[in-house]
Amino acid sequence: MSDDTLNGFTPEDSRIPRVVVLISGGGTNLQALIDAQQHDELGGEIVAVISNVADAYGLKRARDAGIDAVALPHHEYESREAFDSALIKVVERHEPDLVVLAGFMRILTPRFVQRFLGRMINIHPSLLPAYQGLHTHRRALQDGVSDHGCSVHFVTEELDGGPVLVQAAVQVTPDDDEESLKARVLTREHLIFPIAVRWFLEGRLRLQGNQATIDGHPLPFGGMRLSHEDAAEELDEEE
Ligand SMILES: Nc1nc2c(c(=O)[nH]1)N[C@@H](CN(C=O)c1ccc(C(=O)N[C@@H](CCC(=O)O)C(=O)O)cc1)CN2
Ligand SMILES: NCC(=O)N[C@@H]1O[C@H](COP(=O)([O-])[O-])[C@@H](O)[C@H]1O
Repeated sequence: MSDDTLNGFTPEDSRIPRVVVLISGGGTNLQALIDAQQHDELGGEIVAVISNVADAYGLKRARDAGIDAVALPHHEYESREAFDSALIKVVERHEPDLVVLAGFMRILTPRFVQRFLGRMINIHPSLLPAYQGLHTHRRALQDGVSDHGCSVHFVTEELDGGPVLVQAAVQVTPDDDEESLKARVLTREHLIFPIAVRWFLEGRLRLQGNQATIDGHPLPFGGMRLSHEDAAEELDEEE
């Protein structure tokens, strides 16, 4: 596989790009991707959904959409490395052009990351580089920030440290609590994630070292900031 391919994806007219989605929970981001696919707005086909949590509702969403749904409980493996080795096998069996982490709540080992480097993206519920890790909404509220949001980024070995591709921001209001802020950010996640997936599958996004590019140009730090209107227009363009 050429370095160029490793760092991104070059579409071929003759085949539909293949996407494998990793989840751990409810799967509303997965559902947004499924809905985009069903409206021909994703630019590829979700060929498998894999969860490290056996009873994740997202697996039902996949089955209901006729997508191969695989449970791979991480607690059944003696180590993180053993789980990731099994996960690599299941992912590679589906021959993905892109691996999408959609609420996947396991830190991936360097071996897994290197296997899919440049063709693996994640949705994170903060305006990276702020609030890497967990409990992002609670931490943002505790800090009293006025801006919060979500980011799509290339996955690298550094947890939530990969180059950002797309972001959407929300204003934090005085009467926000963790649930209201989470719900408002989630609506923006559902808009920007399908757009980032489609841009990747169109061959527009690439990872060059620790820099992301769009159409060959370096993405600004923080990626492309999409407003609600920008995202709606981007999706409308597909219809
Ligand atoms: N090597 C990488 N692995 C992962 C990345 C990444 O960028 N590099 N992104 C995360 C997604 N993520 C936040 O967006 C995230 C997921 C999980 C955790 C975490 O601390 N997980 C714990 C278990 C937590 C739990 O089960 O509730 C763990 O794995 O021990 C932090 C951030 C996906 N992986
Ligand atoms: N660090 C990873 C992380 O926190 N991801 C977050 O988990 C939620 C999954 O929701 P979903 O299962 O409904 O898509 C989403 O908010 C996603 O950003």
